[in-house]
Amino acid sequence: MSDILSVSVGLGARSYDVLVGAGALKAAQSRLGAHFPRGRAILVTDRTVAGLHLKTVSDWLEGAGLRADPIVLEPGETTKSWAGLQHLVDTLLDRNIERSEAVIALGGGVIGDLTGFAASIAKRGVDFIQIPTTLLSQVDSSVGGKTGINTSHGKNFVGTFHQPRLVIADADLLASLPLRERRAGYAEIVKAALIGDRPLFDRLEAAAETALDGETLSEAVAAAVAFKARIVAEDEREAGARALLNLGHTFGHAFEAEAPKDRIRHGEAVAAGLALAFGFSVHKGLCPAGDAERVRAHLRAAGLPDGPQTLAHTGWDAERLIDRMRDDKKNRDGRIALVLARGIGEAFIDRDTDETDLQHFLETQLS
Ligand SMILES: NC(=O)c1ccc[n+]([C@@H]2O[C@H](COP(=O)([O-])OP(=O)(O)OC[C@H]3O[C@@H](n4cnc5c(N)ncnc54)[C@H](O)[C@@H]3O)[C@@H](O)[C@H]2O)c1
Ligand SMILES: O=C(O)C(=O)C[C@@H](O)[C@H](O)[C@H](O)COP(=O)(O)O
Ligand SMILES: [Zn+2]
Repeated sequence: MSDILSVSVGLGARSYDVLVGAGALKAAQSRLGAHFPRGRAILVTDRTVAGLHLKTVSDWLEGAGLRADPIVLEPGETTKSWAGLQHLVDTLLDRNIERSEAVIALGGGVIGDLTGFAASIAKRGVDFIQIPTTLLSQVDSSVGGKTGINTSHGKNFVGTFHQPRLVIADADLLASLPLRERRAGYAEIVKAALIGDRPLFDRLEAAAETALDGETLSEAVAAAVAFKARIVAEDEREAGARALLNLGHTFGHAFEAEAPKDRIRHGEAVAAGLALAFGFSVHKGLCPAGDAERVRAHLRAAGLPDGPQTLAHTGWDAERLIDRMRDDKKNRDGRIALVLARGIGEAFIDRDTDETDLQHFLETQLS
């Protein structure tokens, strides 16, 4: 029990805890009752996670006097879509969900984003609880209340801000996670360090590939969750500081939108985007070249892409990528906004993007 860290996301009456660490599920058991007055817990998950963890979670609910009522969806980004949303909302209504009861999202970022969105609109809004099962969802997507789906226009183009009531990030659930997914989640930890925690980056760099598990990973997960919780509490709806959490994402989302569905993982696209954000910062004379080289070297050491050429898809077109970036949610007055860095741990929002310069830079990185 003592290994569980409780991080509070301070949002006044909507504040909630993120319980992090091995055994978090057990620690949270006594907190469930109030969220499920009808004695049943509607639980949304995907087929892969259901096969691995549904029994454990159902038994855990039973231990709290609750009956699991699962909705099992197909894994993958295709589920995070208009069709996936409609199916989920209709299913919640078929199960006669009441405003008094919460919905559980058991899975990675796809299940969390979709379930949070469905919860925010079904019967004009019901509560939800996140039980993230990927490293990425434990350190990033389950915290902060960004929900949404992808459309043909791009990643997360439709969604809401709807905070969970509780996040239970149990490290034991990660034991079944494939290495590729573990690495993809690690990219968001590196991102947090690069935005504003240089000492964390130093520690990750010193641990090299062992940063992906054991004590170093547990500490990094705790640091990344606390970092995100602080930014969300300061700027829930991304009027300012929260946009920093998009470091690497303007490029990353463009890669995801351009690649065949599910060819590259979100975290891999972000990793390539981090390398580009630092590369472009150097190109603009804002950041020491040595810092950008350290970033790329660490991404390689972690088995992550260190630029577009090492993503699991090729044939990128700079003009199409720029077109995607023109649609980015951070843009204002028709200008591309990028999160750049003055160095490791010193990210900032740059609204001064010269598109021709950006296109030339991208062309050098894609060839
Ligand atoms: N809302 C946010 O703040 C936020 C932040 C970051 C990312 N995201 C979104 O999250 C999504 C990516 O999330 P993700 O990387 O978790 O992907 P994901 O949800 O697709 O999960 C990745 C794969 O791992 C499988 N899986 C999940 N848990 C497992 C486990 N414990 N053991 C074995 N397999 C398991 C899933 O079935 C899936 O096939 C993207 O859509 C991204 O846009 C949202
Ligand atoms: O929570 C945030 O804010 C983030 O930007 C976290 C990102 O890692 C995440 O991928 C998020 O979904 C991106 O949001 P978007 O608004 O750029 O779609
Ligand atoms: Zn992300």
